[in-house]
Amino acid sequence: MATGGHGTDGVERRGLMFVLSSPSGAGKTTLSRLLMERTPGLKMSVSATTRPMRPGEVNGKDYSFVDKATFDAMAKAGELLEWATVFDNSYGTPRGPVEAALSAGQDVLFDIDWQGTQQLREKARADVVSVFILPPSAADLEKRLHSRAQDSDEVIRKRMSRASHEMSHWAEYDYIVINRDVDEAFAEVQSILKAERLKRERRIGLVGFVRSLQGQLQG
Ligand SMILES: Nc1nc2c(ncn2[C@@H]2O[C@H](COP(=O)(O)OP(=O)(O)O)[C@@H](O)[C@H]2O)c(=O)[nH]1
Ligand SMILES: Nc1ncnc2c1ncn2[C@@H]1O[C@H](COP(=O)(O)OP(=O)(O)O)[C@@H](O)[C@H]1O
Repeated sequence: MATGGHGTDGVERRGLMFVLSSPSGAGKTTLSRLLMERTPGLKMSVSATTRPMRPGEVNGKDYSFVDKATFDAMAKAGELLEWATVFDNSYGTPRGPVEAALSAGQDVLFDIDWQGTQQLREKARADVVSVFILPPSAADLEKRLHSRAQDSDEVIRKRMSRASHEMSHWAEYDYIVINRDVDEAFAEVQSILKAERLKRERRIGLVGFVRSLQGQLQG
């Protein structure tokens, strides 16, 4: 799916799709925000959702908040790259911004669940790098859901009871990061992205680069 753009070292490279998934509350929003603040060449995919906005969330930045009719129309028109139902709400990835970023040689960051990750893999296996974030313990997970203080007790109970099901998909992911200390988990996620950016298969400009080096050596 991705075409080409230039890596930070000037060699042309295919953009990649960097996916973070986790049970709710394990820390993927926190890690995504840090990645976006500190990583050049990375664009966040802003999902469309029918779930109500949480305090502090910004429409168009955290999510595009839409009603069910709008969401269904987007899906029907082929405007969503993938979509799924999570906690009784619809979530989906708008196709246009992702394709534009990849063609411009940017990498795209996705905060999506296992269902969406499976759909992306089916569409663009070679371009998807997936990371599953685990909490250090169930008690920490519950504490984090409460400390976020943005969901009702009933919603938190629902999210806790779904966590085990979400987690059962961990083995489908390329990398697993345990989010004990946020700085350490962030450093691990950042290392994964750095290494994946250097993968030979993605660096389509290498043939020309090496040829030119050889030319210089022979000349
Ligand atoms: N498949 C899919 N899942 C999404 C998308 N956007 C968000 N999600 C997932 O939906 C779930 C619920 O997200 P949210 O309501 O923001 O709660 P959070 O898990 O506490 O961040 C999380 O697992 C997200 O990764 C999307 O566009 N597609
Ligand atoms: N390593 C960590 N240690 C303690 N609290 C954390 C850690 N990572 C995230 N949190 C906190 O846990 C809560 C849930 O994190 P969040 O990133 O919103 O999770 P998710 O997006 O996976 O639902 C937030 O209040 C966040 O500040």
